[in-house]
Amino acid sequence: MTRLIFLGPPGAGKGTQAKNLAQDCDLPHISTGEILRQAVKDQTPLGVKAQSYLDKGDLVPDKLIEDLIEERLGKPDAQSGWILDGFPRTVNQAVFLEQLLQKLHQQGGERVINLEVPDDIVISRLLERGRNDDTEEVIRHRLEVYRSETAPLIDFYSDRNLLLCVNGNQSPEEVTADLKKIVVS
Ligand SMILES: Nc1ncnc2c1ncn2[C@@H]1O[C@H](COP(=O)(O)OP(=O)(O)OP(=O)(O)O)[C@@H](O)[C@H]1O
Ligand SMILES: Nc1ncnc2c1ncn2[C@@H]1O[C@H](COP(=O)(O)O)[C@@H](O)[C@H]1O
Repeated sequence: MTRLIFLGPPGAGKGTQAKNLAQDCDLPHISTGEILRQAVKDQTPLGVKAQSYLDKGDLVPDKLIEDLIEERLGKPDAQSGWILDGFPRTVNQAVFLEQLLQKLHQQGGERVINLEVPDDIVISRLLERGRNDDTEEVIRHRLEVYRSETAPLIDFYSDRNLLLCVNGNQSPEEVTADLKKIVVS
């Protein structure tokens, strides 16, 4: 059973790698950022609530994202594994996920991949990507939020012996090759 969680700063390549791996392994790629961006585009009640957070590069409130994840991991296609990209993003969310996986009888076997990329590289990648939230000001704020809210998850998962670090500062193909070695091991 493959259950992977991608960690790493904005622009580390989580989405790029998670999408490829999900296709190759025939698993759902669950990106909370993509779900939220679609909700904003469709102006659903979730999207209306989330929009100002995404625009500023702030995290949406835990409860909003936890409800979304609970619904998504309960769907039939998530019962034989999944790849999470962008969740969890806070220690509270990680604790919620542990409890949710027990409730859904999906606990055990998950692995957490920390994609390591230096700040100057992620900033230049994101400026080039050019998403709405990829302005220099918002990128710098997202990096601060990453450091204060999300980076503590490295210790959280390391303490649980679930963490695997991968050098994300290589070509996409080289990162994929390193990831595949982990997934088949
Ligand atoms: N190994 C790589 N080398 C160079 N560019 C890359 C690499 N991986 C991804 N990119 C590019 O960097 C940008 C950011 O990648 P991606 O969207 O996958 O990052 P992310 O970690 O999901 O970011 P975010 O958390 O902001 O959504 C994209 O334009 C992508 O094409
Ligand atoms: N897990 C999350 N918690 C809070 N906010 C989140 C979460 N995942 C995504 N968001 C919001 O969406 C944007 C974009 O996310 P990406 O993963 O970078 O695509 C992020 O800045 C948060 O506002």
